[in-house]
Amino acid sequence: MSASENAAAAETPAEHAAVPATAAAVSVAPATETAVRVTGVDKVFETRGGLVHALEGIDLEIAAGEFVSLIGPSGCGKSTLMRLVADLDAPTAGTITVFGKTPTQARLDQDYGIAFQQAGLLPWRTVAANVALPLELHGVASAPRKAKVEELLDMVGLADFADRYPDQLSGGMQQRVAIARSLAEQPRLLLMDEPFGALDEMTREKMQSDLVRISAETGAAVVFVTHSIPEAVFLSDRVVVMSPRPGRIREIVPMRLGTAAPTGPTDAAARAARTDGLREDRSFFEMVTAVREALHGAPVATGARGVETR
Ligand SMILES: Nc1ncnc2c1ncn2[C@@H]1O[C@H](COP(=O)(O)OP(=O)(O)OP(=O)(O)O)[C@@H](O)[C@H]1O
Repeated sequence: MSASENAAAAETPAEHAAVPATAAAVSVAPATETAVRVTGVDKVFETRGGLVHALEGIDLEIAAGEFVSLIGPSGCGKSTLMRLVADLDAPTAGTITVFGKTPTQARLDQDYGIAFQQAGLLPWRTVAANVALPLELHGVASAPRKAKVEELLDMVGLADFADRYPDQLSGGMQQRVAIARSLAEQPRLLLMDEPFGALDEMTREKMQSDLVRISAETGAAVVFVTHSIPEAVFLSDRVVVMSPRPGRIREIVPMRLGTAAPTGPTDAAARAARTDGLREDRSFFEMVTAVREALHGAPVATGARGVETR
């Protein structure tokens, strides 16, 4: 998804403005609630060259508070699936619900925030003004808006950069601003499409650790598209492995990291306990291997096209 699309999603939908700010209040969902339910979804694109079957027979349920990554070869439909959940496109067949609502209603109710590979910040707005944008659009008064922006910038470690402009920040810092913005309305669901794909490895690992902490703090469910197996393993409660086009779910691999295995898919405490040390743990390498094998369908020595094993 493009930066302009991202910015447009934040700045334009007029319907959003009609929703009272109070509708965005956080409700920590009970563990049994379903954040996203995808049932029998197919997506076919009509192109000049013919029909492109991007997704076929996708069934997936993501619990409230759960962190799920989508991984698979280039072109297997990860972004397409994300776009369907985000109401940026419609399935050809099947249904999708977000907290029991249509994706359109969930968008109107600000049930989800989105963050994509390009941070999609507005260059003429300061960091604080970028983060404040969704709150402004939904009529949040100045004082609570300022307080919320301060809290968010603190959360992503950018409290000292509120008055800077995006082009004065590094790529990692810009991505933090985008994440802060996506959290502005305290969504119960975050949709993230390769948000760290353009970052160097050190920054990326720092951002992953931050995201683990932030998702545990907010209790939001996260759907995360990535090409990196270690990234998916470090972040997720479950990793959804997709097959080449037409994209189908090949396997869903539950993550078991460290000695304290999660007690359930939404065990925020277990997720918060994921520290950098885990990247050296035997369980981490075992999980990386499990996801690699799921990608290939059997033990293999080489990687799938478009998937990083570093
Ligand atoms: N708007 C569109 N019109 C036509 N074809 C499309 C459209 N969007 C996606 N596709 C096709 O659908 C398939 C899935 O694309 P998608 O971007 O979802 O894959 P992906 O798994 O996210 O790929 P990557 O990992 O390379 O980002 C691809 O063959 C792509 O060319």
